[in-house]
Amino acid sequence: MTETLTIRRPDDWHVHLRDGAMLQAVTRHTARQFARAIVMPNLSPPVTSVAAARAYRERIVAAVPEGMAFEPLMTCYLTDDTEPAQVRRGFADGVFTAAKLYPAGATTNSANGVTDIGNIRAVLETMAEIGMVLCVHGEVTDDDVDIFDREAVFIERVLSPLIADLPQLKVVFEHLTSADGVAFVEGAGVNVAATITPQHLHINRNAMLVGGIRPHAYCLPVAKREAHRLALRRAATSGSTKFFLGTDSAPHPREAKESACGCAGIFNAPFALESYLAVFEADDALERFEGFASEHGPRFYGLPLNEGRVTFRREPVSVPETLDAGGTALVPFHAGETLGWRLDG
Ligand SMILES: NC(=O)N[C@@H](CC(=O)O)C(=O)O
Ligand SMILES: [Zn+2]
Ligand SMILES: [Zn+2]
Repeated sequence: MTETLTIRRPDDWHVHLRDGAMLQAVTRHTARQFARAIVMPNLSPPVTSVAAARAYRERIVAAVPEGMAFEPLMTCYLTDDTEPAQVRRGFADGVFTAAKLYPAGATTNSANGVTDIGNIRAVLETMAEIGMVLCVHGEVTDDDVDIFDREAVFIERVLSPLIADLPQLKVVFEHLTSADGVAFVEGAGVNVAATITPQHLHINRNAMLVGGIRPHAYCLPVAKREAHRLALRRAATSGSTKFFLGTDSAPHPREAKESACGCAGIFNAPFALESYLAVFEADDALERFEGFASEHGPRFYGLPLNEGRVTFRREPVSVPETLDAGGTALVPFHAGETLGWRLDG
């Protein structure tokens, strides 16, 4: 049995670091595990300009503990009014790595998102021209669409037509949750890839609803039936370069989750790699972990692979019930469980 595993240092291609006290509390967890991360722009107010992204990047860098090397990769929050010139300039100046499409109302702080994809046609054309990645929260928000179907319907109504219309555009279908999504990405051309979170590899919707309602298993897109989880596991562990790591770590204070109207988001940053590793080990795919965690993402984004290495040891790691986040408590993914690999350092 393998006792240690050494891989190229991974990156996180989708994370929420928040701002203020929460940023101070959570950044260390992501920086401990990852060399770089694509940082989501859904602050309040959202990061819609080059100046705001530059300032946010500085706040993140200032929150990285001494001695840790971590590079935040910034994203531009698209609205109905985003100017193509703003996106072009931010990309050219090395401030924006990608832009993010939130359908208005789809998730946390998406009220300023895009109400109709037709409204950002000129921005998307510019992005296709300059080779900038579009990150997509792929759910429709129509009242008549069941929440468990919102990803599949998004493919049909928005993503398929978009890709047919702009085949040059590089698209990351983020936090994939369904077999429909897996099939779509596999069948699409080289410009379409997807991130997969640890939670969608570990849990199905029962985790949220059996034996009581469990707000810490609630995130968006919502976890689906077991068949979908299995499709995601097959995709992640397949070795296909179209699928890569994106934690979607999304911290909310405990009381905001344990509420009559709880926030969507799972805080998985502290043990994200250990969590993914449990999946790859169980599915007999340890040799494909490095591709998923450290190679497919940078290759898709056209960025260099990291030079450093990280080592995991086969040792039990206890995940605490809660973590302190500057006065408020966060309940991490796998709270109270024991994972089987320990990340050195
Ligand atoms: N994933 C989530 O459930 N929540 C994210 C938003 C998002 O990624 O959709 C958040 O910012 O809290
Ligand atoms: Zn999202
Ligand atoms: Zn997210």
